[in-house]
Amino acid sequence: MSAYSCNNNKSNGYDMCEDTENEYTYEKLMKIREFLAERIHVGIICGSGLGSMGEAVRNSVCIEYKDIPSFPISTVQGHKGRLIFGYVSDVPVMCMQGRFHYYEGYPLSKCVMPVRLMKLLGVTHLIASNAAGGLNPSYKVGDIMLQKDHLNIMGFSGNNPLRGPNDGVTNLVRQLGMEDDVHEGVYTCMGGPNYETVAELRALKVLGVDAVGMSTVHEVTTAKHCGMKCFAFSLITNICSIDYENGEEATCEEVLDVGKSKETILKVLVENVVKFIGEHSNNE
Ligand SMILES: O=P(O)(O)O[C@H]1O[C@H](CO)[C@@H](O)[C@H]1O
Ligand code: HPA
Repeated sequence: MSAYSCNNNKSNGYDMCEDTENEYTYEKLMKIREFLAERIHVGIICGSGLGSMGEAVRNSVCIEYKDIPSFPISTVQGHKGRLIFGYVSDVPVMCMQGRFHYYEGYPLSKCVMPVRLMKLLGVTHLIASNAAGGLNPSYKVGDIMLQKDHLNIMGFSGNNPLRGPNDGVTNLVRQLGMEDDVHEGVYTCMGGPNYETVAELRALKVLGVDAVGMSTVHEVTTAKHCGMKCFAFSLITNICSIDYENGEEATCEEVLDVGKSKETILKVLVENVVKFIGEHSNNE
């Protein structure tokens, strides 16, 4: 029995009387980590120019990537480079305002490190977004494509693509009256940083790609590997032309402008998807 007085308050499971050593063992720390990890539920990754989705986070605490030990920094336009912790629709979230791209010089293992971190911090559901060029002729600039699948071109040597539609979210889109501007399609990630040539776009079309970007595939692959549920979508910021005579290459400015013009609807979408996850996940 310890010599110090005991208030017998075990309401948080901590029993001062039994804790005679005042030592924080690895096991004890892991228990604390597990407890805290249960408090963060949804991870959100904002794509290029889509950082305003972070404004959907309430009671937020922001941490700059540059202030986090060993964290990479965002080097491209339209990525603020900070983590936001807080609540969306009363669901605890962590949101990346800025992701890491392979073309920035980071290996894929570094690009996906934050997804692993999310897993360690308790995230069970990932919402990954990106700006992408539309290849499907029925897509317009400003449309949203829900990623029903992806083509892991960079991983042709072995990674499995994500499969399967998410009926629940498809219904949600209908409830929000967004179905005219929302599609389900196949996304692929090119290495970048340059946009695709006409010949490459023609090849991607033959392969069944509906929208092309430079991210997300490896994040979703990692999240699935960690056992998270994923919802990924693309904002179509430009139409990819496969016509040598009339086509124009996308510019970074138009990509960011379209993201800005869709700020409100993207915030509504992310709020409702997080709410949906909160209501349907039984606190997994
Ligand atoms: O995928 P996110 O981060 O949205 O960025 C997309 O937009 C940039 C091109 O303008 C590329 O980095 C492409 O991947
Ligand atoms: O057309 C595109 N290609 C690749 N990445 C992109 N990100 C936005 N638009 C595009």
